[in-house]
Amino acid sequence: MLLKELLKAIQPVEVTGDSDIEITGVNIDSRLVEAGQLFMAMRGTQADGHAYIPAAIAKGATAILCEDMPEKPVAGITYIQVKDSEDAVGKIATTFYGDPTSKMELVGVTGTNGKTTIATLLYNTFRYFGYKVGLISTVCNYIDDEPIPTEHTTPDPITLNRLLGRMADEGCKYVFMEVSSHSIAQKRISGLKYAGGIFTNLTRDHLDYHKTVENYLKAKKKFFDDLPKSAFSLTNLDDKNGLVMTQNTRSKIYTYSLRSLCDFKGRVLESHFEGMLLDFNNHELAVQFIGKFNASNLLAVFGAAVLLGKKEEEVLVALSTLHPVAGRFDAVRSPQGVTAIVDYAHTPDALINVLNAIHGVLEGKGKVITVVGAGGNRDKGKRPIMAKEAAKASDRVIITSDNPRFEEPQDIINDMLTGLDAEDMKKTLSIADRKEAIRTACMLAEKGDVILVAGKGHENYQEIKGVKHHFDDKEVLKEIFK
Ligand SMILES: CC(=O)N[C@H]1[C@@H](OP(=O)(O)OP(=O)(O)OC[C@H]2O[C@@H](n3ccc(=O)[nH]c3=O)[C@H](O)[C@@H]2O)O[C@H](CO)[C@@H](O)[C@@H]1O[C@H](C)C(=O)N[C@@H](C)C(=O)N[C@H](CCC(=O)O)C(=O)O
Ligand SMILES: Nc1ncnc2c1ncn2[C@@H]1O[C@H](COP(=O)(O)OP(=O)(O)OP(=O)(O)O)[C@@H](O)[C@H]1O
Ligand SMILES: N[C@H](CCC[C@H](N)C(=O)O)C(=O)O
Ligand SMILES: [Mg+2]
Repeated sequence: MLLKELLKAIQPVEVTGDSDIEITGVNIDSRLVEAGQLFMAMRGTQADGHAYIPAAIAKGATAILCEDMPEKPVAGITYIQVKDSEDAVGKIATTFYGDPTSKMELVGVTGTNGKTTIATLLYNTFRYFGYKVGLISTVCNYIDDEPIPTEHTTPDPITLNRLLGRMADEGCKYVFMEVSSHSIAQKRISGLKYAGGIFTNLTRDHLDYHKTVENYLKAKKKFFDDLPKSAFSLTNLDDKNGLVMTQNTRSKIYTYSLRSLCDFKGRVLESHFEGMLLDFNNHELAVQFIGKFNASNLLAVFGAAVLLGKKEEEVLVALSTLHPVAGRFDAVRSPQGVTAIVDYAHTPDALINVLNAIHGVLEGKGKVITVVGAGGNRDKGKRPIMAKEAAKASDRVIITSDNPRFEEPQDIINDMLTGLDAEDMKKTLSIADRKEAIRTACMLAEKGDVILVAGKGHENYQEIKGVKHHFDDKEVLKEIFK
């Protein structure tokens, strides 16, 4: 693509050099640059991309986009100065990959919990209807039925637009994506055209990055502020920030709730370990999901599918065929009648919800044993709260490790233990080795009891000092139960 065509996507402050040149690729990482590419310098949390401009040129970049022009420009290189690299990168990348989101219906899901669940269930629903569909999520990305492994919830803007480009080329009519707060704050989604946005809920998470809940809220809200008039916003009235999110949006606002009058109204009629009986807009349906929070997730899926033009009745049929998402309330049963639940609950709120869902079904007929840790090099403030919530709603608690990363596992456990009082401590053990922790929980459990193994869900690794060692909660449980 000609550089001058690419530049139509942005308003540069200044361009020096020839813009009538062919650009063979776009990149934000100098290490990945190839001959004939445009390198875009971004300021990050660890480094300043401007420092890598010489490295990018050495690797063959012929054009450079930057906020600060270099003091000694290299002859034959075209320099594009912009006010905001983050904003420009997304717009340039999406133009380079053929403006894919103008050829599809793209729906973004944001909020602290429930994004993967809702995006994945929407993907499954629209595949059930027979469409080619794309999915961008924490667990795995999909171009229809082709899995593409991922490291992020929302990929960097180059990877993201390349992926969307492939989805458009392969005829995906609908694409459902998780929009993380990091990706909004870092403008990884700049330039994308959304048909709709969904808000789930907002509770504490990622304060290591956003610093305050207010900044975290602002990041989420910006997604809705930036939606176009043609899009819909579907927001959760049961969350106290549901209407805050849509305060300044130009999009058309719709609401869903399990409590109040709204556009998409749901109720839980019955719940068992096999599933729930629900009422959505005065239609009854049986689903294979457990927990009020999943009723809320399904309601968001129902609302979004209807807003995308599907009839209520056909959406309900599709919802009744759906299965839980990997690592989200994922049950393994022992021959002795113990139920173990693997769940990705890694925030205080998610932990409360999962434990409530378990008690809702157990009805006091068995004990609850919780195995939980907290991630290293992530929000430290949530550690004592998670331990306390686990202790409040469990008969026994085993505090363990969950991706210690570059921290000492015992330090993280000690942070968690500060949330517990003497009474809580009586029912709590700390075992840093996660496998031993799970084994101990299994030894303590008797027929009818439930073991919750929280925090890692689908993850198949334990990340220690930069290395991911194979570890899979479900696999460990199956081995012990064998
Ligand atoms: C804190 C954070 O979000 N960091 C992300 C951010 O990196 P950064 O801004 O810190 O980048 P940096 O290392 O300072 O480098 C600045 C620039 O110099 C460039 N560079 C750097 C070195 C070099 O040799 N050459 C070079 O050109 C880099 O490519 C970059 O453009 O931008 C990068 C590109 O988009 C991301 O890969 C990186 O994700 C890191 C690895 C990360 O761990 N992110 C997590 C926290 C994250 O994003 N999580 C969310 C939510 C998770 C959830 O709860 O679901 C997600 O969406 O996944
Ligand atoms: N609507 C909800 N409200 C509260 N908790 C939820 C909700 N949906 C799911 N959860 C809990 O949160 C955990 C993570 O769910 P999910 O993976 O769908 O969220 P996410 O928003 O994608 O998380 P991440 O930020 O890590 O990508 C689940 O395992 C469950 O315990
Ligand atoms: N994707 C999120 C959640 C990770 C969940 C938990 N297993 C952890 O490692 O903290 C993150 O990287 O913050
Ligand atoms: Mg997710």
